Amino acid sequence: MNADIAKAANALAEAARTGIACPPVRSLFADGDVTAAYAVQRVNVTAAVAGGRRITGRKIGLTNPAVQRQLGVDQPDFGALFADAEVGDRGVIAPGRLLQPKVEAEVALILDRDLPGTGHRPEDIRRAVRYVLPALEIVDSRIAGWDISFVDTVADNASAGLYVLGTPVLLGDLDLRAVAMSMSRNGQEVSTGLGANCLGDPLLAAAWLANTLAALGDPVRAGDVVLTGALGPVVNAVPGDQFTAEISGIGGVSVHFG
Ligand SMILES: C=C/C=C(\O)C(=O)O
Repeated sequence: MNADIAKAANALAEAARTGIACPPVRSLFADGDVTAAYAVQRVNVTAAVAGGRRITGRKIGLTNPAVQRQLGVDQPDFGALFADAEVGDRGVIAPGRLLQPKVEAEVALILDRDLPGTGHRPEDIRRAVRYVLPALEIVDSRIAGWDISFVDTVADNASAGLYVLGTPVLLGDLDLRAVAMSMSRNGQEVSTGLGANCLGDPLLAAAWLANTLAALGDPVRAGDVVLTGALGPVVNAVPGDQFTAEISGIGGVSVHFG
């Protein structure tokens, strides 16, 4: 393995293990070297699986222009979701479990079939999806101060942290572009958005993921959870915060930071 890929992977893994964030890893690579960044991500995801963690699906990040502006990045990415990162609806996140948590509300999908091959369009994804769920993603950065470039966040498993899924409903003919999201922190609305804010359509975001992963030889599989990306701006979380999101036509989901 390239020494710089190993060095970046090790710095991020150590930050996750110790809870002490590390400096950005981008300086180890040529400007915008996305291939190297995904190689770093792969090293740590592979090590996690070898260590017994189970992948439950994927997250898509950076699909919303508002979030792209907040974080200073300009294209979507993806990361792995793990079974031990799922928190139950209305669950509690223990203090200290994350380094620098931020919360976003998203549309989650559960797939009914594998999606091998490229060229998937939103209508293909609709046929492959069984359930849609309201979700909160608690993103986190192993990089100090969220000082991230696109290379940093990709290397850091797309800044994945924890996720919370609400009750599944059948997707049917629901137009995900039109769903409206409202997220509150401690009873105050702090983020709003529409399905259309997620790359134009959460199903288009999922098609992007399916095509990208198939091209990499690791397609999305039946049963996978797909977090399609934030519908509105991300919001910082501190201990004591209660977050609730409602997505029209889909339902609600909440989590408490203990
Ligand atoms: C840094 C992470 C961003 C996302 O997860 C998102 O935009 O959905």
